[in-house]
Amino acid sequence: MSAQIIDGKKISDEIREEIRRETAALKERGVQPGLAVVLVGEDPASQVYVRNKAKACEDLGFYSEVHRLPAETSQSELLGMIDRLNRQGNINGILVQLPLPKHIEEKAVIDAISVEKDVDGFHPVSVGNLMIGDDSLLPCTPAGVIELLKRTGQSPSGKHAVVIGRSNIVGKPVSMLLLRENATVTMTHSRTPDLPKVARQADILVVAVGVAKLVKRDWVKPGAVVIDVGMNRLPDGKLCGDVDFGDAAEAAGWITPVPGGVGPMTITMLMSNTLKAAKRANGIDR
Ligand SMILES: Nc1nc2c(c(=O)[nH]1)N[C@@H](CN(C=O)c1ccc(C(=O)N[C@@H](CCC(=O)O)C(=O)O)cc1)CN2
Ligand SMILES: [Mg+2]
Repeated sequence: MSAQIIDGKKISDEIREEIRRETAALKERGVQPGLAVVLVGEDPASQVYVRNKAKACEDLGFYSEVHRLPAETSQSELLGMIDRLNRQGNINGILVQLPLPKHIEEKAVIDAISVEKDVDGFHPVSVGNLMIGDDSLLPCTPAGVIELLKRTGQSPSGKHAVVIGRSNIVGKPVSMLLLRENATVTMTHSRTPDLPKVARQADILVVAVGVAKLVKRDWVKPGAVVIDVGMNRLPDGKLCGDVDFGDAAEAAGWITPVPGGVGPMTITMLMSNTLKAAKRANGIDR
């Protein structure tokens, strides 16, 4: 293997330390960031993520509330809870854990969260602000990708970035963020002809398609930075990314592992957004 590993856990820990320090200073001014996490149903993976979010809040000195609602909760009951949290003064961020049960319309729920408290960055106004370059709360996983690049000294500026996948939660926003960071961005998807050839042109290759081990060594330009946002559960229970790590690492200059790459950044960027929302709510600039 020739590639250097981008250690998402280590970088995430460094950022958390910065957040912890800033939170302590903020508390001396009487401001404590507060996050409300809402979980509907008993999806096992979601339960783990929600627990980890509450733990991160405790660890960093945030106030937090976790609302665990039964799977049968109606959409209007959930919207009622969001309405209450929107008006609750000690809550700066509201996160509704996804996926939601099928009888609840995700869009209606996201639209109901007040933009100032949209720490997931999924609200249409947050998405619009990202598109036009206004300051907004950025979606956590895409923001985590940019942090990983910057903190490994791999600034996107002037580079050719190829993004594989066009989802609303990763592919599209990460493309916009790379563009904002002055990369030349190519967005690709399942109908892009000769995807390996396009991928091979990338200085920075970001993969978020949900196909286990899709990206092989011959998709990677020698020395390129490969960021794997995929999280696929294999039949043996093991987690793997959208990149065939062992193979692609033979060509890449830098590469993220799964687990331990992009994943740990998601909750850390959520904490960063909550801190930012708390500062804004109290008229304190970053
Ligand atoms: N409202 C939201 N729902 C969901 C989001 C989100 O950002 N907002 N993202 C995912 C789940 N998620 C956080 O909610 C999340 C996923 C993965 C990780 C993570 O640390 N992954 C680790 C591996 C974990 C494991 O072993 O299972 C890694 O990749 O290293 C954190 C958070 C969907 N829902
Ligand atoms: Mg990872």
